Amino acid sequence: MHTNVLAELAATLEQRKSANADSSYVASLHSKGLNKILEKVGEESTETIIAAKDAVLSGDKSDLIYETADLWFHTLVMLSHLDLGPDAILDELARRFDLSGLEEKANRN
Ligand SMILES: N=c1c2ncn([C@@H]3O[C@H](COP(=O)(O)OP(=O)(O)OP(=O)(O)O)[C@@H](O)[C@H]3O)c2ncn1[C@@H]1O[C@H](COP(=O)(O)O)[C@@H](O)[C@H]1O
Repeated sequence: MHTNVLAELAATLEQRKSANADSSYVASLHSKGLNKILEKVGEESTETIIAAKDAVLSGDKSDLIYETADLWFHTLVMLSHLDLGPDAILDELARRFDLSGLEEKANRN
């Protein structure tokens, strides 16, 4: 598993919060604000769904991998914009390890 990739990317994203928007895509997203970042998350979610459907039809999963990477990346930018990192999400997933999905759902407020 490449868990260090997430940590390295999170460190880069943190650094880009104070970078120049003209030389950094991430800095340009931060400068445009949360609504633009959420727009990208929505766009990449849709593209991921379409790529998953296409993968079933074509048997080729390469676009699905590419679009999912775009989606994960933009959700990490969203989290970073709100001063959260991947650790918070990984901690939550780890907390759920011993819970079945149905049990976890029943425990939600
Ligand atoms: N992993 C990524 C990554 N994945 C996708 N993208 C960018 O996300 C965008 C994908 O959205 P689109 O295809 O819709 O692109 P677009 O048409 O340019 O976007 P819009 O103008 O429509 O908003 C592209 O510009 C991709 O280059 C990424 N940009 C950066 N990273 C990582 O973030 C680091 C910092 O990037 P910079 O801030 O650019 O230095 C990089 O070193 C990478 O590790």
